[in-house]
Amino acid sequence: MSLLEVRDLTVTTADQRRLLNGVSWEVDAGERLGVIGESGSGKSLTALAILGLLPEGLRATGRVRLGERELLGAPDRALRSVRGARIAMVFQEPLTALDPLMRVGHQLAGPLRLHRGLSRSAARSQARDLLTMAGLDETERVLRSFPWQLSGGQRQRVGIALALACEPEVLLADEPTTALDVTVQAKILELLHDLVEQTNTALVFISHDLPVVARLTEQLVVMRGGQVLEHTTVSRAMDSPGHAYTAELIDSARAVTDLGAAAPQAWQGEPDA
Ligand SMILES: Nc1ncnc2c1ncn2[C@@H]1O[C@H](COP(=O)(O)OP(=O)(O)OP(=O)(O)O)[C@@H](O)[C@H]1O
Repeated sequence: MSLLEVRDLTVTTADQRRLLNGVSWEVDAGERLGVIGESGSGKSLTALAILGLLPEGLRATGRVRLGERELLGAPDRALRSVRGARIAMVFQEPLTALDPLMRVGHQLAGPLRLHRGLSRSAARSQARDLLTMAGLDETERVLRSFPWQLSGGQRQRVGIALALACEPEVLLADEPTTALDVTVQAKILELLHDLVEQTNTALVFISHDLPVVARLTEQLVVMRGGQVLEHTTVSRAMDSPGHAYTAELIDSARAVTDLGAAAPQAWQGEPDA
């Protein structure tokens, strides 16, 4: 039985428009799954539905199972104890998760005290360790900083440290590097790759950018129009795409890689980030 299973997930508007239509995939501990698709294909809604954070007016049906637990339709209280603790999220803009008016140290200590019951000083020291793990130097300065005093790359590292604070079983990352410049992007991808590998966390990495996904994940879900077109592996998709749209994505990404804008190892199957 896989760790996180999404089965026939359908999201409808109040006027019965289907924004997601029967989305199914699963991911196991230690696996890295890329969810790829053009803008509006339903990637973010899938993540929000999993977390029970759909915008007002949208309704989800189907199943979202984490371990033994059914999340879809679970009471808010139960979902709050799962979010952050068992499934965590990294956003495109880390300020979505970070409070701009609260020092980084306080923000990291909050979930550690709430979900893991650490004392104030233990939480502070754990927060420092998390920042080091996320590749940040000068951890004391970062702990005392407000998010706006940090660079975009540093902020995203803090966002990752925050997401991993409670050692979640699943990390959902929605375009976490899109807002960063290319060199910082590569470092953040490498960090995510190493951290989920070390901690055996399942990673669901959402992106519109196939070379980025190919670099990081081995499983691939291709979405369009609120549906899953295929669930394959990155290397199988490269060799024999199962859908014309996947082939199109690969062709256009190859055109970009030929121009040197993506890392060559992106196309060697097993990632090496
Ligand atoms: N609250 C809402 N009410 C109505 N339609 C919505 C709502 N939120 C999203 N949608 C629609 O649902 C579809 C899927 O949106 P979603 O944000 O999941 O796409 P996405 O694949 O993540 O795109 P992007 O890469 O641009 O973030 C889009 O057509 C979007 O306009």
